[in-house]
Amino acid sequence: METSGVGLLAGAILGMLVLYQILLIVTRRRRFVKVVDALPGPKPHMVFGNVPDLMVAPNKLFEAWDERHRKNATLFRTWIGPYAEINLKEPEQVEAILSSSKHITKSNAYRFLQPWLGTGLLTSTGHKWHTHRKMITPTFHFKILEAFHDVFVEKCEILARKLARVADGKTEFDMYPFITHCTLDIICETAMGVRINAQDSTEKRSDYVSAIYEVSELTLKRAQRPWLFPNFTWALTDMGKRYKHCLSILHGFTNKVIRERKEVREGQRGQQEQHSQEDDLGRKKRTAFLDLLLDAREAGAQLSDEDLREEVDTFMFEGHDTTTAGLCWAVFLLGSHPHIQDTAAEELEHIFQGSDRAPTVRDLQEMKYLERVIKETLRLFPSVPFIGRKLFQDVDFGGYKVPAGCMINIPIYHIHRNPKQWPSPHAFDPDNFLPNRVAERHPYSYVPFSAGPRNCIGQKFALMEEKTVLSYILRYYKIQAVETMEDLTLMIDLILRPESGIKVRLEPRTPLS
Ligand code: HEM
Repeated sequence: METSGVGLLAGAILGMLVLYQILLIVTRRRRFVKVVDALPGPKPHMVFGNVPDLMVAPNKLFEAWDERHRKNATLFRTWIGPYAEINLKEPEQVEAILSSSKHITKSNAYRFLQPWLGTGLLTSTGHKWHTHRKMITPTFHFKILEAFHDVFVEKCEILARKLARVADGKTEFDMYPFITHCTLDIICETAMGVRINAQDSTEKRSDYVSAIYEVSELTLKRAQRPWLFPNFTWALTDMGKRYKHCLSILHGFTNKVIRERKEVREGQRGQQEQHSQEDDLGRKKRTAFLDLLLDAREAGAQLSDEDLREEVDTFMFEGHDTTTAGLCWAVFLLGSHPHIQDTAAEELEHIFQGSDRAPTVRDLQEMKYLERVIKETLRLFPSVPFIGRKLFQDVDFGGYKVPAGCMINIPIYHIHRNPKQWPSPHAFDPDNFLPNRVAERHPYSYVPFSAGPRNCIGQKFALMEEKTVLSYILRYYKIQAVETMEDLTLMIDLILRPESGIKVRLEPRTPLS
């Protein structure tokens, strides 16, 4: 009897503790909702929040998203089901988040990338991110990027020759596949040391390349459908099954490359230096990011095979679609602004003096106007149109009190068109990047590569690559855009791209030797 009395008492205490915890959670949640709802923002649906506003056909998503941002003049909140998202408006607000080493955790949306990228540099946080960032930063040192320049040149020579077949001044064609294949060749060789020859049209598009496209498409479809957020429901759908199949191709490919690379390195130990510098066909072997990571591991860095795969997959994801989009938008803008194109071509003529020699790293540094073209392109059409963070501490954005637990959305596209910072926000004007104009603006009014501790580690690589590709196109061809801005439909499927590619006509400028 006595024992059951103690049991009852213990049960009652436990029950009260549970009740207390529930009350605490409910009270905190109510307080959180109250604070968030006090912020300006569109009226949410009771269950789905503001998600239904963006549940539109993929080619209408950009328009709906853009309209939402244009309608709200100040910082505003939206609800993604139960999650509160705060959309920033001003560069000071962007600075408060990006410059801080406290707000380095990505928002929930990034977890949709995790099945593919695991917790590589883009998606990880805390200790893992800190140690990996420190370890990987030296692999983007300028000296190492210089070594990749040979790869850029080799792939661009192929691009220029491929374009010669359609460059008759009359034929209209889509530039997108030409550039995608070129940047894919570049990233596969620089990240993994693998030649996939995507530019060789006689080769069937590899399963790996097809899987990259499909995974990006499926990830976006999932992000638009809240009922597919849980892994359980996602796995049951045809899309989820297709996604799983693509992942097995992607991971299988990267794992195979890592395995083979390790075997080659093992085999080379003890062999003559001469041999280790050549590939199977006797060509000069180039060091890839993967080799640098393997070197770091041999020097004692803590990197498991899975860590290697995650980082290589992250480079593949971040390092090719982004540059492709940036390049295609630059082609479109140059093809729509003949005066600007002429100025860029004159600069190249001045550097190369009619010669058809390959550009050196030094030449790239001299392409100051082309650099401004690239920067202005990334302002109008940032390849990554928005980024997100999760708050673990309250933040006061100049009077807007945002509690911990909120997601922060930084709409780079809209920050770059803020009329307070950019007098003609929608006009294409490379002179926006003349030093005196840059000095007049808030430093966080232009953040195509993000900024602060979690900025893009590949930005110098991207700039070098874009300059090389564009200089090849402009040296040999005159670009005419076939469509105007009004004809294009923008898509935000992870990156910002035109729905039906970039249609152009090319006219030969200088014959290829
Ligand atoms: C025009 C080209 C590119 C643009 C516009 C771009 C943009 C960005 C942005 C906005 C971020 C921040 C993402 C976030 O906070 O969620 C980022 C991060 C990153 N980017 Fe890029 N990127 C480009 C090219 C590249 C290239 C070529 C590489 C690698 C070869 C690369 C590798 C990365 C990595 C690894 C991160 C994560 C860094 C970290 O969190 O520590 N990116 N990029």
